[in-house]
Amino acid sequence: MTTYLLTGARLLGGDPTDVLVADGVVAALGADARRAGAHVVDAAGLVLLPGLVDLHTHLREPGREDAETVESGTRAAALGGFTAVHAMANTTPTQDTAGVVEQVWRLGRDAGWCDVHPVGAVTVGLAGERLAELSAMARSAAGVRVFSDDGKCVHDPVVMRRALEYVKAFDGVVAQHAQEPRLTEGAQMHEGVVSAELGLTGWPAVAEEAIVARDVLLAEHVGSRLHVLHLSTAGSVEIVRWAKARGIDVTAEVTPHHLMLTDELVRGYDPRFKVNPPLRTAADVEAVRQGLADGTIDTVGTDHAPHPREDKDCEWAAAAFGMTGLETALSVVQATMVDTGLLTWADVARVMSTAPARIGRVAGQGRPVAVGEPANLTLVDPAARRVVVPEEQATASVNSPFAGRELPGRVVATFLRGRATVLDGALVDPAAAGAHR
Ligand SMILES: NC(=O)N[C@@H](CC(=O)O)C(=O)O
Ligand SMILES: [Zn+2]
Ligand SMILES: [Zn+2]
Repeated sequence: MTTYLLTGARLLGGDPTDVLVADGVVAALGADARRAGAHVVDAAGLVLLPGLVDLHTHLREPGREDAETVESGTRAAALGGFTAVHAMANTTPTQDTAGVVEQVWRLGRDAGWCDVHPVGAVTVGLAGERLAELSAMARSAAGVRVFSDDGKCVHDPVVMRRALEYVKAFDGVVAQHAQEPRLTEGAQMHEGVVSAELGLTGWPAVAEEAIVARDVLLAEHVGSRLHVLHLSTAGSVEIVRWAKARGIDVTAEVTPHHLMLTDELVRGYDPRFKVNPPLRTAADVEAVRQGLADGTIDTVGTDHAPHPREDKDCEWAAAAFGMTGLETALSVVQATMVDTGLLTWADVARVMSTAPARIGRVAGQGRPVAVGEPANLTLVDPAARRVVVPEEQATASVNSPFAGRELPGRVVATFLRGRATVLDGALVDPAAAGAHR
């Protein structure tokens, strides 16, 4: 395996130092790192972070390979600086058995671009009725720890209670898509001033907040771990803040798009801006930024949700919900949180690597950049700027809400256990790099 010497890298945005990557680990730091024969990566001015970990990725395989495959989605992940992603369960067939999660886990391992941790469905077929074989998925080779019916809400409180109780046996977590179904029937966007003007059926904030409130109380009652996916309203931030102050074991996530975009964008009826939960108001954007800054929100999850053109190039009402995000996530976090002074790069390491790795119980990821640690690393150029062109991305879908926008930052290199998956901003074929497959 190639040995790499990163010269002058700013560790977590701090002072420049040299970093030696050898034999899969961070082998030396500082003056000790100089080693003859190493492949030198000039990292002057670049920020070195632990490899990013996404708790919320839709890879679409099996079933919707026209939107994404494990191969294309994990290429996108590596280019985005990720060394691990959690693959959501709303595939076809659903990831609700040990067999299907093992299949996805194997596809990820064989592709070799990043670690793929399949999420297990909470209920059979995401139907919200019968619990899926949670312990069989946990005990499978995929070692599932995160369970979610994402795309659907586990709305029956008895089913949610049972799931929370059940996952305690293997230190799992239930990740909830908080959407009260009756309050969101036919919903097309956020319910507010803009939906009233456009005459579109709205998804009110209370439809999210009612489920978040119920679930933190259920988690407290049964003493289990809850993760709130893609939290999007000021009220949800308040509820999670209250729950944490009370000692409830809840973690929360925000997406890059909810940190940057508002429902004003829906006025143009461009389905690229159609997503669940919907883009909210500027006040909500401000609240989720503050929540991420003060630690109420633990992590940024991309909710990378690729859709084929035929499901997006149509009128607003008929279009699918979802946006791509893996290749723009870090740039959006830089623009909204770092360049605004709300987070440091060390904080970014926490919310995009350490925290998601801890919530997902992922070993060997989200570790400090220290000698002897697995070399899962991301090297970012914060001074770079680029215009987002979806057709040039590795994801197989083009439904980026950031298309045409100029964003700061660029992932220069990504290392997965010491092997470069990205160098000079371009993918490095795992076969060429001698990956263990
Ligand atoms: N976010 C979305 O709008 N869509 C997601 C499902 C989900 O995350 O709820 C999808 O699978 O397309
Ligand atoms: Zn969801
Ligand atoms: Zn999702």
